[in-house]
Amino acid sequence: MKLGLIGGGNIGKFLLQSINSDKLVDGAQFVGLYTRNQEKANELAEEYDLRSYQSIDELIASDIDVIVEAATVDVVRAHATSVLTHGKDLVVSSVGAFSDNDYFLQLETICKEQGTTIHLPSGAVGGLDILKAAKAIGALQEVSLTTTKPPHALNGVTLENKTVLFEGNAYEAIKQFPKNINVSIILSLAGLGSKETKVKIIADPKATKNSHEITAKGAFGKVKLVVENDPMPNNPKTSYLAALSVLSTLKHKDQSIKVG
Ligand SMILES: NC(=O)C1=CN([C@@H]2O[C@H](COP(=O)(O)OP(=O)(O)OC[C@H]3O[C@@H](n4cnc5c(N)ncnc54)[C@H](O)[C@@H]3O)[C@@H](O)[C@H]2O)C=CC1
Ligand SMILES: O=C([O-])CC(=O)C(=O)O
Repeated sequence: MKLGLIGGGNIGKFLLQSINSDKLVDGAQFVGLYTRNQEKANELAEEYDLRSYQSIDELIASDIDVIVEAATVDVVRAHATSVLTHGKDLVVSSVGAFSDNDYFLQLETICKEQGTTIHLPSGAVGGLDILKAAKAIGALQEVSLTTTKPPHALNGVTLENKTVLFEGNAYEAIKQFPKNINVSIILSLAGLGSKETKVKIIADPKATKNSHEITAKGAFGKVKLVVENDPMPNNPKTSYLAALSVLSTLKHKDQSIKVG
C-alpha cells in the first residue's frame, strides 16, 4: 500500500516514524508528502526516505493508493473531491470537515461512483460503536460532549479560573474551534448529526489532560464515557490517542475480519 501524506506536523510526523521507520503497518509505506512549509517537507522527505511534492495536486496525481490527511479542516474541504476522483482512498484526521451533511452526502456519492473509500478514524474519543448500534434502529435520543483542555491547548488566553468557552451544537463548535473539536464531528457522524449533538468546551488552567466526556441515551439505556487524553509533546492541542487512531485505521484498513 503506497501512502501519500498531507501535513507534516504532529500527527504526520508520528505516522512517518511509525510506518516508514518502525514498520508498524505490514506492506505500507509513505512514498510522497506535501506540507505547507517546504523546508520542513524536504527535511522529512530526507529523514523518512520519500518524495516531497510542490503541491497537493501533484501528490494526488502521483502513483499512490491512499492519501492520509493530517493538516486542517480547510485542506480536506479543498481537496477531498480531487483525491476521490483520482481513484484514491482517503484517511482523514481533520474530520471536522464533514460537519455539513450535504457535503458528506456529496462525497459519499463520489465514493460510490469511483469505488473509493473515506476512512474517518475515531480520533481522540471512543464510544462510536455504541452510538452506531443505537442509531441503527433509531434508538438514540441524545448525545452530549464536554471537552476540557488547558487554555494553552485551546485559544491560548491566560485564565485564572475554569471557563466555559463554548456551549452549543457540534456544527457551530467546529466552526469556532476547527483545531480543537474534531471529536464532536466524529460523534455526530456516528450518532445524531452535527446540529443535534450538544457540545461544551471548557478551558481549565488546572487541567493537565485533554478530556472528553461523552454521554448518550436512548432505547438501549445510557452511557457515560470519559477519555482522559495525554497531549502530544509537539502539539498540546492534539491528544496522543488521535494519532494512534489514524495509525490503527491504516493498520486495519484492508483486514478480512472487521472488529467493531
Ligand atoms: N479527529 C480527532 O480526534 C483529532 C483531529 N485533529 C486534527 O488533525 C489535524 C492534524 O493535527 P496535528 O498534526 O496535531 O496538527 P499540526 O498543527 O501539528 O500539523 C498540521 C500540519 O499541517 C500543515 N498544514 C497546514 N495547512 C496546510 C495546507 N494548507 N497544506 C498542507 N499542509 C498544511 C502544517 O504546516 C502542519 O505541518 C488538525 O486538523 C487537528 O485539528 C487533532 C486532534 C484530534
Ligand atoms: O486531540 C483532542 O483531544 C481533540 C482535538 O484536538 C480535536 O478533536 O480536534
